[in-house]
Amino acid sequence: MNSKPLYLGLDLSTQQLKAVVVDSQLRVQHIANFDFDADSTGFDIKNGVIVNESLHEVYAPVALWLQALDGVLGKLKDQHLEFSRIRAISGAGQQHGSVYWKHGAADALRHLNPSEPLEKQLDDAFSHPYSPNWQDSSTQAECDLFDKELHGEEELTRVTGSKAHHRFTGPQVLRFRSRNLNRYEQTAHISLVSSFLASIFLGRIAPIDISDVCGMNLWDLDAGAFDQRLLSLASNGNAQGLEARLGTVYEDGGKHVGPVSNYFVSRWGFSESCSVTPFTGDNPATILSLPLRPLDAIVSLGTSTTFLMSTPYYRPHPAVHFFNHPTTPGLYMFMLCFKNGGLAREQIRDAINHASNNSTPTDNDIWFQFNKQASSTPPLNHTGPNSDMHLGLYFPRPEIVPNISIGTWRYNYTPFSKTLSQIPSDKPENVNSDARTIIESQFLSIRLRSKDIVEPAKLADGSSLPAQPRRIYLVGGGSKNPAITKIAGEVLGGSEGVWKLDVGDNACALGAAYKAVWAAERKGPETFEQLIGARWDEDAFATKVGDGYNKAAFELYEQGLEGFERMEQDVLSSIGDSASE
Ligand SMILES: Nc1ncnc2c1ncn2[C@@H]1O[C@H](COP(=O)(O)OP(=O)(O)O)[C@@H](O)[C@H]1O
Ligand SMILES: O=C(CO)[C@@H](O)[C@H](O)COP(=O)(O)O
Repeated sequence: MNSKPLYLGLDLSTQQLKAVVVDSQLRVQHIANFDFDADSTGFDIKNGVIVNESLHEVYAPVALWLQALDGVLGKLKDQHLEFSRIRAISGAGQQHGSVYWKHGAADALRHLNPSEPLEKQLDDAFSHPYSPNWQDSSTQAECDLFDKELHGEEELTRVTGSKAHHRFTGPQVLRFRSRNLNRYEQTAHISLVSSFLASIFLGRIAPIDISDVCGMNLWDLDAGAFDQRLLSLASNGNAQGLEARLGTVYEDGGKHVGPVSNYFVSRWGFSESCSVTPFTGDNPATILSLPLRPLDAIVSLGTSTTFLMSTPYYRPHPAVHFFNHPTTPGLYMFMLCFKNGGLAREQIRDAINHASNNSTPTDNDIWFQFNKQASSTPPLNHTGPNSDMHLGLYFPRPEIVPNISIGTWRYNYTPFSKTLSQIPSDKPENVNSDARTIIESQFLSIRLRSKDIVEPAKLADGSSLPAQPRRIYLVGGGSKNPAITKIAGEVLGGSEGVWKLDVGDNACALGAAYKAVWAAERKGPETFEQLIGARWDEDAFATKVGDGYNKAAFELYEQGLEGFERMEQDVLSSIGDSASE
């Protein structure tokens, strides 16, 4: 029997639980996933969540994730994974969601019966059966209080790395406590989704991770501690009580938190010495899926769209997020997050399929019409120097930045006269060109909001290119789509091209697995970047899928960007700032 070590990485995201197993040389050995909608039984969910439109609530059943963990481990077993070879585990969770453990839950975790699945046994472990989801937008009143507590969003952003956001855990805890005081009082521990999953493996409550803790609006990044004023606000004056529920946060992202619990040893055959290392947020884990250099960027095209960079500079601004880097003190993760990513593109895809009488396509060709339209429409639907540019905003969910509520807006922008005019939204001929416009819209928003963090690219001959990322790595479900990949490079540039990881949409789970490798095999102060950089095999793990920077396209989109910014302002001033992000 092979005794070489393996490392398990998990990704508990919005729509799936994914698992990736790698060896010490970072080569993928196993991949499995549990799709919440397709594979679960007994939950009234769509796209992994439950939506209460009238209250702007979005939440997920915690028991669903327990069922998913049994399911995904079962799938790995079916692939004949030798669990006993797994030396360390790490994982990632969709960010900001919180899990409320009852008094006595720690006992239940310790005494799990290995002959039974998790879901049934932990039925009574939670004071609240649901976890608020990152798509929730029910906490505007609480966000206002957070901003007020630190005398405005600038100071809250400086301290916590982000202004108050509906989905952030602090405002969510405040709302939970205000509406469910009894349940809050019954709560002994509050986990993030990441530390919840780690707790299951550990058989006791796991600490919250040093990077994921920054998605709460409660953590002071400079001080490396919870901000007592914000804890007090979220708990109605009992900061100490809330801090006890949240637990200690450790700086070392590679810490050995403890061995895997007996349950996993007996039920699945894990080794007793298998180490559980801190589980982080899905975006922090994604930046660990390769040795990311400063000025390289990752665009994650999952349910959300996120733009991620690793940077030594802490430059907080209310339109962006800064988190502690998950492994490397002194580095930060810069993030933009858009709620309207994959599901918004799917709505356009479905409308195009419907219009082309291809309303029940098979899985293989479900994106065919969308891609055909996106690829055959010229950039910005701009057919000549005097013609209009076509722009749009597609928000089936309230957006984060810009802070605009649900709606679809289409505009024409005439670059030479700089005039903007709204197109009536129900024009039927819009439907096909929407494919290109929605992709461009999502990338233009990223380009607009990341312009202060990218720098001009220096070329070997001493000349330089306009400010843009060096390499752009595309990950997440949408990265499989060639039309999206091509337009990403045209809009965003990328002086060293557009790249895709060969692990496809499993980059986040892969990053978690790499974190486990680093945690278990690092020598002394060896950083994640040093260890993974030395083992990373670019030819085997990544493929260049586009040239990136193209002068003509980049300049055309620069013009389009002016119109795009004005369109956002026009929509904002016509509907007012959304009270429900
Ligand atoms: N071929 C494709 N083209 C475009 N989008 C795709 C394709 N395949 C999957 N997706 C998108 O990927 C999304 C899921 O991505 P994933 O990274 O797995 O999300 P999450 O981690 O949020 O669960 C789906 O919402 C779907 O729209
Ligand atoms: O809210 C955020 C980040 O702030 C989202 O990115 C969630 O972390 C969910 O991610 P995906 O399921 O789309 O990967």
